[in-house]
Amino acid sequence: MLGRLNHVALAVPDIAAASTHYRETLGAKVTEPQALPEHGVTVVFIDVGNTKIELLEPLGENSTIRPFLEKNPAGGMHHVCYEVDDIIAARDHLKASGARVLGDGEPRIGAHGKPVLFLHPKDFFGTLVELEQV
Ligand SMILES: CC[C@@H](C(=O)O)C(=O)SCCNC(=O)CCNC(=O)[C@H](O)C(C)(C)COP(=O)(O)OP(=O)(O)OC[C@H]1O[C@@H](n2cnc3c(N)ncnc32)[C@H](O)[C@@H]1OP(=O)(O)O
Ligand SMILES: [Co+2]
Repeated sequence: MLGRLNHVALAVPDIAAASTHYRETLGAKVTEPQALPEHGVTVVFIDVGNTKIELLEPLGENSTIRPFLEKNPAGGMHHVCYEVDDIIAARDHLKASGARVLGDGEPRIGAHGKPVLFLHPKDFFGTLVELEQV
């Protein structure tokens, strides 16, 4: 079921400052900011060859990133995203195993235009997991 590591996401308080830091200190190529109000985030991606880094900044008052940044004001690792071939089969298998699928349990379209789902961090050793159908 488990495919490649699609991205590691870092929540940051200021995506412009974080993008500049990645460009200037690490020589990273950073994509243009993409506002995704339906997910409550603004994102950029950095391709590091074998995977991507996703920088996330809260967008809107109800952003799910806000409580995380209140606990981690400097930012921090927010989630890992694994690729799956069939997100519905993966979801149903995980639910049957007792994992909590977040939201209404239905896939939504993510930053890459593909269906995504999230799994509760307490069911995966303290790490929020995103699944993306590729
Ligand atoms: C750009 C689109 C897409 C993509 O295509 O890549 C994205 O990546 S969008 C990214 C943003 N979207 C999401 O994160 C959606 C799923 N997230 C959620 O539903 C919530 O954030 C959450 C995971 C349910 C947490 O909600 P919250 O209200 O903040 O938390 P609780 O108070 O209920 O927290 C319970 C517990 O979990 C800990 N926690 C919270 N967030 C994380 C995290 N990212 N990593 C690890 N642990 C986390 C929180 O600290 C609580 O722990 P205790 O304090 O021990 O109780
Ligand atoms: Co993500």
